[in-house]
Amino acid sequence: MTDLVLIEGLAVDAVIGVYDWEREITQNLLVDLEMAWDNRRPAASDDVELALDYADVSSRVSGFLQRRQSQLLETAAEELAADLRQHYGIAWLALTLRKPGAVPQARSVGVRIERGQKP
Ligand SMILES: Nc1nc2c(c(=O)[nH]1)N=C([C@H](O)[C@@H](O)CO)CN2
Repeated sequence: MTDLVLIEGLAVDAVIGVYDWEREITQNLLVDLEMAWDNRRPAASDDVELALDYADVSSRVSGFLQRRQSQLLETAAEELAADLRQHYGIAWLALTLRKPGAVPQARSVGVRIERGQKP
């Protein structure tokens, strides 16, 4: 059994893109995260210190993407996944990064990666 902590549709405005005009503006990114975490310990203690705090993770994700200003979604996703796993000690995560405005004919475009081993 793998417990998860979830973040869905976290909106972040950031500089991202490969074209010159994209370096001059911010664009909306949407982040979904599934993070493996043993939720039994925080459940038993009712202590947020033992939980993977989704508010804290959300804040770190926003700051990371706003600072990084990568060209590709792939680069942002890979580096963000590594940062979160290292900082919080997350054994496995799935990260979806969407750029809804990038292709007007599509509802959204993006990338999804999984990193680590499910415990
Ligand atoms: N697989 C990807 N394809 C494209 C990306 C990307 O990050 N990953 N980015 C672009 C441009 O920045 C695009 O979003 C501009 O509309 C094109 N293809």
